[in-house]
Amino acid sequence: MQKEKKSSSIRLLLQWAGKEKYWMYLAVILSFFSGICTMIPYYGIYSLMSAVYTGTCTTEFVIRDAGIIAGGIVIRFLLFGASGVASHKGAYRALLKVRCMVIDHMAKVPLGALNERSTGEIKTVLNEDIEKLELFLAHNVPELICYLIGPVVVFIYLLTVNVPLALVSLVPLVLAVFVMCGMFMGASSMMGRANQSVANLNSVMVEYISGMKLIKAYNMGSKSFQKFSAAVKEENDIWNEMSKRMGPFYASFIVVIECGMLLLVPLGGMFFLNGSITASVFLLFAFVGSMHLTEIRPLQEISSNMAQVLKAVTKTEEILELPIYKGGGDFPQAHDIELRNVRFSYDGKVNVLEHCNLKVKDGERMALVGRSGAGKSTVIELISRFYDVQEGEVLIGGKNVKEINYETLLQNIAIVFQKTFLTRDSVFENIRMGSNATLEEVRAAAKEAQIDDFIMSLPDGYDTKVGSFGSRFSGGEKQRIAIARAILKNAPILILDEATSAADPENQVEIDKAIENLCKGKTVIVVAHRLGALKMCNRVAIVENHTITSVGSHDEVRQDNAYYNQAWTDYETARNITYQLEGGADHA
Ligand SMILES: Nc1ncnc2c1ncn2[C@@H]1O[C@H](COP(=O)(O)OP(=O)(O)OP(=O)(O)O)[C@@H](O)[C@H]1O
Repeated sequence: MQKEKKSSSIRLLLQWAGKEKYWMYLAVILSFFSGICTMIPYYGIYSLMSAVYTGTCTTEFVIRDAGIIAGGIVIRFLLFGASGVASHKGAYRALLKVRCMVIDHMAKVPLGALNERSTGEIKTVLNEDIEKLELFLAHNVPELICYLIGPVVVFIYLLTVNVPLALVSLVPLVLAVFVMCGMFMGASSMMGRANQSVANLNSVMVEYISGMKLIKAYNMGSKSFQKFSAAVKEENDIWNEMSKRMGPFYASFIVVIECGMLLLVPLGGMFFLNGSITASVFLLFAFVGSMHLTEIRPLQEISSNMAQVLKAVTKTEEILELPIYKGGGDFPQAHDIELRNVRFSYDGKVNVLEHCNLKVKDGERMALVGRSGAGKSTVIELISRFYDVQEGEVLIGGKNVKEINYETLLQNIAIVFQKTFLTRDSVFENIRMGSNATLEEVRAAAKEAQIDDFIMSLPDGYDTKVGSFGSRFSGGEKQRIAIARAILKNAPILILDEATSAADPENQVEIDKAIENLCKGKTVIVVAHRLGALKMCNRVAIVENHTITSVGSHDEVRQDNAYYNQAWTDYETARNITYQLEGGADHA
């Protein structure tokens, strides 16, 4: 079973490598011949010793043998070096391919499936796990072949010289196999725990770095950030446990593999003294017979790497096997949106939405209002098919979103999120987001988003690099960059997830103007976490009690829905207080 898994993982790895696998095959062939060359120096030494003991050693003979020995060593290392070059070339290209495959696949995977995995887990796959594949392809494959073939060829050569002593030279290998079996018994579960602890540490590290502001604000050092120190400790403990468990086996392996001399010197000596072998045969076994197995020492390290590589292949495969939305037709001409008797649950247990109906007309601006946690963001996640409904349908232009090609669907929906994420790239690239838009087009969008003047005032204008996590820009500036992105995308359906939340009184006017430009001629859904965002909408839908309870104009819904009426009464009272305060301040 384990063997089957091993071979299928390696097959999969070669399949991922595509035509780069031919580099690997070349590396294996070169390594194979390098392994064969291992016996050339031994042959040279033996023939020299025979000549010395038989009295046939001449200057020419010594020169010829020295040439054979030196040639064997040089050819061996040249072949091994060439094998390393080929394997590295293949490995790096294969690595690039696998990384691109994983990233491309992740772009097509529904958000829901990715959300179930932590950022750290995905980072571990993209970084450490795929890196382990490089270790295997570039180093382990050629070494494995060379270190296996070398001792096998030497053993065959020893068999041609003396069968009993050649067989005795294998005793350390038999003992080493027992040691290795002991070493790997139960090691796979420990290796699994070790890998898990690395993934966990990565997750916590990503969280720690992303939450740095909060950690500083509450003066939490790495020690008081319990989760972080616990993950570091867990990782440290497991590797300590691993070295405690593996250490004695590793040491025994080294001792056992080098103990050939203990058998071959007395046994060979006995054979020599009773005349059954010549002095040169005795010396050949005393030296070569007891040493040739030391060549396989690195195999032990390779086999422990192997367990990690298999795990890395499995984890990479898990990501590549995440189902993606395939097929589907064109985006419809009409852009009205409908939720028809929708039921949805994130965890399959608690329904966030049930019997939920909503119709948004083509070109209409609909606000979703409701208490925190009511399900407003969930509604937009279903429209943009980040998740699939469990019952009912989500329709755009009368077509079920499941029947629309996923990429086309995403191309035709623009979303401005509450939090704007800026990549570590130029402002220009942050607005055009991988499209082929020219600087003129990007600037035109930025002008409509009321951010062009600000960008032009930056030292490098549109080439200004965004600092890590977009830290150089204020919330309002980031939001207007996000609006410029959406204007440039020019999708017929627009979703604003509280896009005005970062606005302060100074840039509120600019953001309002930017949003007004963005919404022109689009079907718009606004997730209104604050009632102030409603002023731009034609109709309002109330999300409460796991469904949409009321839809209509502001006045209709205010009459019809107690929650909405109360929310407005509270809002107006609060605004009154604000005005009074402002009035008081004026008078002061
Ligand atoms: N990825 C998720 N996995 C599990 N539950 C989730 C997930 N996202 C949201 N929920 C839960 O679904 C419910 C609805 O959440 P949703 O974000 O849609 O509410 P909301 O009305 O947009 O809230 P808010 O106004 O506070 O943003 C909440 O109970 C929330 O805890």
